Formats: sequence, structure tokens, C-alpha cells
Amino acid sequence: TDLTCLFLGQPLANPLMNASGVCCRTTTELDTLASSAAAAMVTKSCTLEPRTGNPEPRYSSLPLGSINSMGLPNEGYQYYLDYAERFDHERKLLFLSISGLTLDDNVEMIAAIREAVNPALLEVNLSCPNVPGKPQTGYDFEAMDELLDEVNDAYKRPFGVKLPPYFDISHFDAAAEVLNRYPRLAFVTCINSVGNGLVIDPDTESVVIKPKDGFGGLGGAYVLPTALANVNAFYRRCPDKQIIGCGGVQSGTEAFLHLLAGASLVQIGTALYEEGPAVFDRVLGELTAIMASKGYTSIDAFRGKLKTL
Ligand SMILES: O=C(O)c1[nH]c(=O)[nH]c(=O)c1Cl
Repeated sequence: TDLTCLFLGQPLANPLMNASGVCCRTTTELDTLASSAAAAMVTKSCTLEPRTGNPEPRYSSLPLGSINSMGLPNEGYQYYLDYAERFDHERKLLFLSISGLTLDDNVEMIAAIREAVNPALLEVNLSCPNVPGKPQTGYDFEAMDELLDEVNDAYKRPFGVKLPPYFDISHFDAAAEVLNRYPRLAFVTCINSVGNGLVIDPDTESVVIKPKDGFGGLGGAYVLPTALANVNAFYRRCPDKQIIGCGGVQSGTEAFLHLLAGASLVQIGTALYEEGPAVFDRVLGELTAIMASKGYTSIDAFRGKLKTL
């Protein structure tokens, strides 16, 4: 059973990577990912200046998933640029995620990243739901088009975006129409957390995270059907782009479903946070077993081949 995947023309040993935000803020965490079985990895979304983020507790996990309102804690973009400059890009595909607080911040970071010699792949996060007072760009199609136009001009290499979940067919259509205006926008990562959920503990009768009165982005099993829908919606609407699936991957089964829905790579967030990097070995083993039981000898044999009724 061969788990090899092609991403932007580069062969990868398998389709797995971390979701941005999990196990990827510090060099120690990033080195852990570099040593893991994942074939690719992405840095914590960064801003122009370092940020401590929101007050704690800002993450909580339950049997069905997680809720977070981290508030973009990161070491500032230069830290991740330096990491990418030192990184052995032969060893693993490295993505660098940026999430500027303003359009100008994003342009300034991109200008610096463009000058770097590092071949890290740029992922522009359009979907952080947890910076108080900042509506997310992914839900404002005009702002999204304006930002992508700037990124496309400033950054002459292939890049991608991290999208929030959409829940209306007209929004899939509108978002895809914006994305398809940019040929160098080569990949789309769906989905970011399902924004502003509210987890309440029945015993304490309280919310479980401190920021924003307990409102935060949902991950884990809660979001799997929404993640699969967004992966498949953009897979159908953006035939010239590759889709990275994120959301609800806890075993080989969910990784298989994301690939069936059209994903080229599959990210693991909540389960990585809870289990650590051994989750990649476990999920790879499970995915291999599922493929063998179905007689698939390669991922291309079933990727995107979701059946409808
Ligand atoms: O609060 C965060 O740092 C955060 N949390 C998320 O669930 N998605 C994001 O894109 C970000 Cl930037």
C-alpha cells in the first residue's frame, strides 16, 4: 500500500500534517513535528509582532472535540521565517502560516517572506475567529478579494489560504469565485475551527474557556461533516487548485473520508493536541489498513471519488 501524495508537484511520503496552531508555536514544537511521521507541517499563524494571546484557560477538550480562543499567540513572523531559513526542506514540506491583523501587516510580512530564500509554502489565514473586535476576512468576500489581490501582487510564488467553514451553497459559490480569480493561489485549506461555539459544563454551570465569555472555535468530531462538506465543495468548484482537508480527523477513517471528498493532504489538530505526534503513526497505520481492506494500492485510486446517490 503506497501512501505517496503529490502536492504542487512535490512527492510526499504520506498525506498527513498538523493543523496550524497545534504543536507548532515554538522551535521545540516544530522540531517535534519535523521528527514525526507526518510528511508535512505548518507553523502557528503569525503576526507582525509577537503576541501573548488571550487570557487562559483558552483551550478545552471534551470527548467530542475541542474549543479554543487562543487569540493568535505567536513569536512574531521573523521567528518563523528564521525557522524556515534553517529548515531542511528535503526532509519535510514546511508551510508558513500568516495571519496579519491588518492588510498592511500581511503585505509587510509577505514582502519579507518573498525576499527569503526559504521554499516554505505560504498559507494566508483568512479565518481566525478569536481576535476580539476583528471580524474574520473569510466571511467578508470583498475584503478577501482585496487581500488576495495584494498577496497575489506582492508574492510571486504559489500560495494558499486557510478558509473558515461556510454553511450556505451561495457562500461556497461566492468564495470559490474569488479564489478562482488567482491562478497562483494553488491550494485551499478547509476548514478552520467552527467559530464562536459555546461549551458549557453542566456541573459547574460555567463556560470552560475565559476569553469572550466562553465563545470559541470548535474542532474535533463536532466539525467533521462540516469539514468534509467544505473540502468537497471547493474540490468541485476549484478544479485547478489542491484542497487540504482539516477538521475532525481522529483516525484513519476520517483521513480516508477527507481524501475521498477530494483532499490532497489531511491535517490533524485536536487529536494531535490530545495525543501528541504519535497520532500520525496511528492514523497512518489505520489508513493503510483501510486501503488494504478495500484493495486500494494508492491514494489516487480513490481520492476525490466520492459517490453520490
Ligand atoms: O485563536 C487562535 O489563535 C486561532 N484559533 C483557531 O481556531 N483558528 C485560528 O486560525 C487561530 Cl489564529
